[in-house]
Amino acid sequence: MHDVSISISKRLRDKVWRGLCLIMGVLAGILACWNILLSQGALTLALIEIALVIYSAYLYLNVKKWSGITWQQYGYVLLLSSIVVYAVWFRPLANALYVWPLFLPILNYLALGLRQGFVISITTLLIVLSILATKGFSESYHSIGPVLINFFFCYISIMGVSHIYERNRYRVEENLVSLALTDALTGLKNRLAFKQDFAEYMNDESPFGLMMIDIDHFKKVNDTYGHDVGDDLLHQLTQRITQSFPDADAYRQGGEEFCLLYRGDKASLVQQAELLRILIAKEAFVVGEQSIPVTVSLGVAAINEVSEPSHLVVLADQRMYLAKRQGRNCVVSEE
Ligand SMILES: Nc1nc2c(ncn2[C@@H]2O[C@H](COP(=O)(O)OP(=O)(O)OP(=O)(O)O)[C@@H](O)[C@H]2O)c(=O)[nH]1
Repeated sequence: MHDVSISISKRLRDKVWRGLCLIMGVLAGILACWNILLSQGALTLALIEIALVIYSAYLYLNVKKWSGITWQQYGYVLLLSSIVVYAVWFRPLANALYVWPLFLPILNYLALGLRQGFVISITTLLIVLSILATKGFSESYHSIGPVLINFFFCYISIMGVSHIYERNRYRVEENLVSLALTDALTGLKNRLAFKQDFAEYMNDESPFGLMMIDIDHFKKVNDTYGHDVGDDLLHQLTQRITQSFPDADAYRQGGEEFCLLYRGDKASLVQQAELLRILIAKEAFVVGEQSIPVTVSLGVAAINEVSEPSHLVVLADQRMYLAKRQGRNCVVSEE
C-alpha cells in the first residue's frame, strides 16, 4: 500500500488506540477499586485490572511512535479478551457478565483491522459459547438455551456491522488515496506519487533513469485552439507516452510537463526517448476537426551520474531546458 494510505490508516488507528487505552484504563481502574473494596473473592480479577491500567498507560504514551500494529498491541487486545472471557467463566451466569464479550468485535475491528479483527472475534465467540454451554450445564441454569441463542445472534450481528464498517472504511480510504495520487486530467500518477515512487526506486539496488518531457510551444496550442483542445491533446500525449514505455512509471509533473522513471541502463533509456520523440513528432494529434502537429523536448539522466539521488531530478530538468535552448524537438542526455 502507498505511503499516503499508510499514514491515513496509521493516524486513524492511533486515535482509536489512544481513545481505547484511555477508556479502558479508566474503566479498569474503577473496576479494580470496585473488586478490591466491594466484591469478595475477586482479588485475581482486580490484579488483572490493575495490570490493564498500567498496560493502557504504556500504550497510550507509545502507540504514536510505532509503525504498523506491534506485538504490544496484539497483546493488549488478547489481554482485554482474556479478562472478559475470564470474568464470564469466573462469575455465576446469573450475573450476566456474558454481555461484555459483545463489545469485543467492535474493539477487534477498530484496533486491528479487517483480517485480524475477524480471526480474533470468531475465536472469542467460540470460546465464550463453550464457556456458557459448560457453565449452563454445571450450574443447572434452566434458561441456558435462550441465553446461548440470544448471545450468538447478538454477537454475530455486532461482528457483522463491525466487519462491514471496517471494509467500507478501507475502500473509501483506497479511493481517497487513489484520488490523492492521480492526475485528474490524464489519469497518470501525479507529483506526490512521483515523490513516493522515487524513494522506492532509490531503495532498490538496480540502476534507473529519469526522463523529463515538456511539450514545445504548448501555449500556442491553447491560444490557437482553446484550452479544451489543449486538454484533449495532453490526454492523447499521455497515451503515446504510456504505449512507448509500458513497463516504466509515467507521471504528470504539472502543466505540460511529464516525467518517467525507468528501470534499466541509460543507453536504452536514451534510445527509447528518441523513439518517443519521433513517434510524437511524426504523427500530428487529431482533436475534433483539427490536426495539430506537436513536438516535445526531453532531458534524460541516470542515477549513476549524480552523487545525491535528489540531484537526479535537477539534472534531468536542466537537460530538458537545454533541449529547449538547442531548438526543441530533441533529446539531451549529456551536458
Ligand atoms: N489546456 C491546458 N493547458 C495547460 C494546462 N496546464 C498548463 N497549461 C498551459 O501550458 C502552457 C505552458 O506554457 P509555457 O510555460 O509558456 O510553455 P510553452 O508554451 O509550452 O513553451 P516552451 O515550454 O518554452 O516550449 C500555458 O499556456 C498553460 O496555460 C492544462 O491542464 N490544460
